[in-house]
Amino acid sequence: MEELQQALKNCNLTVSTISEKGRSLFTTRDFHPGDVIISQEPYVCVPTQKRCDGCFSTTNLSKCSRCQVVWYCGTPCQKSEWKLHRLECQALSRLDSNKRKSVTPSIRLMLKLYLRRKLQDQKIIPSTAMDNYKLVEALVAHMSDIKEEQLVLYAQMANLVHLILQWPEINIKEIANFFSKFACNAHTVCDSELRPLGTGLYPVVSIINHSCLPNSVLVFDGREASVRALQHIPKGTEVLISYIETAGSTVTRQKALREQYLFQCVCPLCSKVGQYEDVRENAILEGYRCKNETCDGFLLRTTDGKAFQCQECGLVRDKEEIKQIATEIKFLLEEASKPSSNGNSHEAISIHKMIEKLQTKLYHPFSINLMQTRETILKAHASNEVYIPFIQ
Ligand SMILES: C[S@@+](CC[C@H](N)C(=O)[O-])C[C@H]1O[C@@H](n2cnc3c(N)ncnc32)[C@H](O)[C@@H]1O
Repeated sequence: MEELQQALKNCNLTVSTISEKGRSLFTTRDFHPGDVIISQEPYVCVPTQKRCDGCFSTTNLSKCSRCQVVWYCGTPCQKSEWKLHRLECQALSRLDSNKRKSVTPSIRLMLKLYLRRKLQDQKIIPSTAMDNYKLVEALVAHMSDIKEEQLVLYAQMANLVHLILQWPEINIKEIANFFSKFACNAHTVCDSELRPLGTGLYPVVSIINHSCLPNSVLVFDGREASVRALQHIPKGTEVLISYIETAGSTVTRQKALREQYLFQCVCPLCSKVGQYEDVRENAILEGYRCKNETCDGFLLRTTDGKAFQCQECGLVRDKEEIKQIATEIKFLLEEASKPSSNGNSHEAISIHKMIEKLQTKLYHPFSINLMQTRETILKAHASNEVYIPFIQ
């Protein structure tokens, strides 16, 4: 910890412990909008799809001829990963082809974690104050708060890791504990358009706590993670990023944080829960539209719970009518996710356009669901390089 504090001092940062949050990262000088607060290479990372293991690129890929699991875009990436992959390759090559198919990115992340620890112990890979296994050990795991079925899943995954590594000294419980650490500490590595590329463990960045009104943001340049200031952050302030999509309602955000990160958020935005402004915002983001198409009002459930009433013009929308449109949307969403339409982008676009039409009838014009459908259509058009007519 002392070594880390010294390294952080050079970055004008310090770690303190807050009773309700645990470790927290604080500034020791002012930061200005756009400033990089901290950057870190991953302790371990893996691509989530067929991508180069070194740079996450999707071009010129060839499979490692020995293990038949890992892809590289060329010799430079293969060489840079070799110290670690040599051991992983030996372990994966012992598996039969069926077992190799069950080597998911999470399993690989765990294998790499153990192998990197071994290589750092043997001083084959150097350790530094910001890049060592002790930092991984210090990450929160929340084992006692995890649901039984999740623990069973972790135990099954741990068994597979044990079987692949065949190291008698590591035990299933320890591996399961690390899976639990991954769940609340690993980050999704994204490109500049926020498309997910892989998963990485950044043990110093992972000291940063969450706020739904963050003062900083986590961005990636290749595999390197950087935390940048979103606003002026005075000296002595806690650095806060958002772990989740902040566009959701308070209820949705709190649910996501409880389920994945196992804490109750009490940030300034969450403390407004139940207040008029919060209720209004939630009804706009996730609620229904007024029956009168020219009215922008938001709807709330009537006291008998049988309908929804516009808070602007008073018009009432029947629950059954809403249910019927919602059922049609659900059916179309299932259709859109079927492999037949996945492969055929024209079919997928036309299904999503039908969904958009129904959602326009159902949801408030600023609804998140509607925005997401429009984004899906735009992305599908862009990847198809189809001319997009101007949408009025
Ligand atoms: C990525 S870690 C952050 C560092 C952590 N505080 C630690 O001690 O290592 C995520 C965990 O920190 C805690 N945490 C993060 N943000 C929080 C917040 N706003 N309020 C309470 N706990 C928080 C939760 O326990 C969460 O699972």
